[in-house]
Amino acid sequence: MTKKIVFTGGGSAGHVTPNLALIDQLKDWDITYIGSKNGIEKNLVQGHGIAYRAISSGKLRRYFDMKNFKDPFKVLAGVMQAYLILKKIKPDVIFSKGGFVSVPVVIGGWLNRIPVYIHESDITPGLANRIAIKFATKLFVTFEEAAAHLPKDKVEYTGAPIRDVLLKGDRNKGLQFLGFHSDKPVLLIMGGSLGAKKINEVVRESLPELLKKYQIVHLCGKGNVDTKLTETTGYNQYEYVDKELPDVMAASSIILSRAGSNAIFEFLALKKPMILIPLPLRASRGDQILNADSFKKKELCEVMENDSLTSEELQKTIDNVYKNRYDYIDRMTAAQNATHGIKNILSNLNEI
Ligand SMILES: CC(=O)N[C@H]1[C@@H](OP(=O)(O)OP(=O)(O)OC[C@H]2O[C@@H](n3ccc(=O)[nH]c3=O)[C@H](O)[C@@H]2O)O[C@H](CO)[C@@H](O)[C@@H]1O
Repeated sequence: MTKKIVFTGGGSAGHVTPNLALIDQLKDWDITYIGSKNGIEKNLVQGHGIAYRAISSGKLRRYFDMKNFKDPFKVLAGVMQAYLILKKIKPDVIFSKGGFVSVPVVIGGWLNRIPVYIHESDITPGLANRIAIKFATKLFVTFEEAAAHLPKDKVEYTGAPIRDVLLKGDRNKGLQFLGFHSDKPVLLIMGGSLGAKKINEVVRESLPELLKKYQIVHLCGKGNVDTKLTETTGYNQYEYVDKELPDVMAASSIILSRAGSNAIFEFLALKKPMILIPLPLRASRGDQILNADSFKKKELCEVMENDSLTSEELQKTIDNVYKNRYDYIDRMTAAQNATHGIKNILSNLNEI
């Protein structure tokens, strides 16, 4: 009989792309995705040939906001909707990648006595996954260090689930898409799936110098394209690149990025020398700082601090990493085990 699985996760791309990595491998399964009505997951799931069911979802905030009074009701409504959807589908397993929308699905699954598998990409779990852990059967983690923060009887270290399509990019197609040539290195700047204001500012301030040595593709996040710079030769800005990302990554020689877990493991899998600027503590729970530290300890990246970032330091660091790129590539080649999440998670799913 065809096995059934329900995926959930959303809010930012990092809570969706690992699901897509698995979905593309589960050819014989009956797959449904439960996400929010308007979240990024809805767009990203399209084109993967699976059913999408939307539920009501509320944000779980740790700070005061008037919406805090309304959102618990939205979450409760979401639990009810998810419960009924799951009761009808009767999946063999639920796979949750976290983000606010996943909480009602995980609870709805638990109420239906359906096994719930969770994947955590960061070293410490986010708020949604911290709630979900209590209802979960198994917890998979990207970072080996993450296991220490999670219940021993549930946790399994799998490594990062990387989308197969990302590993199959074509450098020439990437250069063609970008309108770049092959005799100057391409610097890819990725500010996390939602962009990064400070990085965008300092990069733009540094453009005249950087463009002497690099062609630059800047994934700057929604609403962050600087229209004054659209005519600049050798500098391409995009809010978000989806289908072309594998080719764009293949065309890139060096990457400057936030330290979102999925992104940095993708760079590792593709052996791209990287400079990471983690999201600072005041704007997050500090997960990216831990992610970047872990890579830095293994000499897989260079790390710069967001708040003290200057144009001069940025240029110096980029040049230095580019100069030493083959050393980084050697170390990344030796660390590929950490990118084998798909294989390890699939072997768990196949046991069901
Ligand atoms: C602000 C915030 O809370 N960020 C968190 C969020 O990051 P965020 O959602 O940015 O997630 P990641 O950096 O982990 O992953 C981003 C994903 O989007 C893809 N991508 C990105 C840009 C683009 O133009 N096209 C594209 O396809 C990347 O290839 C990657 O697969 O989830 C991560 C994983 O839990 C955390 O580590 C981050 O701290």
